[in-house]
Amino acid sequence: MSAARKHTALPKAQILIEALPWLTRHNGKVVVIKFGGNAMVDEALKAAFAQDVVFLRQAGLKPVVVHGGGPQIKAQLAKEGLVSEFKAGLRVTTPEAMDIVRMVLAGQVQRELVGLLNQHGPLAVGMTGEDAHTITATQHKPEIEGELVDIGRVGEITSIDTGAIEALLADGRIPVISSIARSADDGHVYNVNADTAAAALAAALGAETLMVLTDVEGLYADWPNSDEVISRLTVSELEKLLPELSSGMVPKMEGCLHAVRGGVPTARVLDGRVPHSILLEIFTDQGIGTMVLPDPRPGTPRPGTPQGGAVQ
Ligand SMILES: Nc1ncnc2c1ncn2[C@@H]1O[C@H](COP(=O)(O)OP(=O)(O)O)[C@@H](O)[C@H]1O
Ligand SMILES: CC(=O)N[C@@H](CCC(=O)OP(=O)(O)O)C(=O)O
Repeated sequence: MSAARKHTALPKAQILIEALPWLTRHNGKVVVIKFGGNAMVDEALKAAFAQDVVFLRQAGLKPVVVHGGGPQIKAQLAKEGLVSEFKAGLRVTTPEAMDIVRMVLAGQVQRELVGLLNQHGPLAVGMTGEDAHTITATQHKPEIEGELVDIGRVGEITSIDTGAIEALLADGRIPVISSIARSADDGHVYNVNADTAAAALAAALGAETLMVLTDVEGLYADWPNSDEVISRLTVSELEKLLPELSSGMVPKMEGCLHAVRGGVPTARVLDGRVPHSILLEIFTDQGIGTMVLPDPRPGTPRPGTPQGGAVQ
């Protein structure tokens, strides 16, 4: 009887052992996870996301969550009779819309994530980029057809102060950050794309990896014509591809590029619709999604694979 029980438990031991090289590699490292608004609409997925983040924390990593909330902002604006308009992939944010963006991100979406994480213990602390000068920005005016366009209270990040996040991490907490920035010059607050904020924070924190969860499998090679996912690409390959990308993928891939250029060893876009996609990515040799890596230096092996692990 006990021999049979041992036998049925063996695959579980195998799974745990497979995680060992990854656990060793990531121990004590900061991992920035961006949870996209579109991956956040399913209750079961949100609960699984919270489990994964807490698992990382209990396994010795230091997760930092940056969240979006595009669909939730859109719904609230509609309730208030305001339309959502995007230019250059960014929400045109009037002062009234900014109040709603701030209320939805910091007062609803962030609170919900903090609540889900804290079902597992006194771990998560919510904050916005305004707190302790974490994210400072100036007004961003994108260039559209050769002209700088005013899209309101949309921020371009000018500096990051990681002090508050690092203090929370040192205290064993999980920071949950809304992508709102304070202004250095005019006293306003700014709406920042959450992918952009996550990438800037990953670079400033010297993160081990940036994981951007979304509602597609990864970066499609020929979207929307084919569902072939690019599993790995280097910074140079991504630079060439960027002008061809559209809509929501632009800030994600620009963010991955910024993070890896800024010294983050890997940045990934993952399918947030797959339950426990974070665990699959971090602790198994069956990584999913798209991974951006630095250009290989001649004669050096590609990063991304711990000793003893298979190539992702
Ligand atoms: N090359 C591409 N590969 C994958 N998705 C793409 C691509 N180009 C554009 N997209 C679009 O980008 C979307 C993801 O961005 P977005 O809607 O902003 O997600 P999130 O709310 O997670 O930030 C996908 O659902 C898809 O419609
Ligand atoms: C300037 C700008 O566009 N900000 C975004 C911030 C939220 C976000 O990025 O949410 P997702 O990650 O769910 O898209 C917005 O207002 O929708």
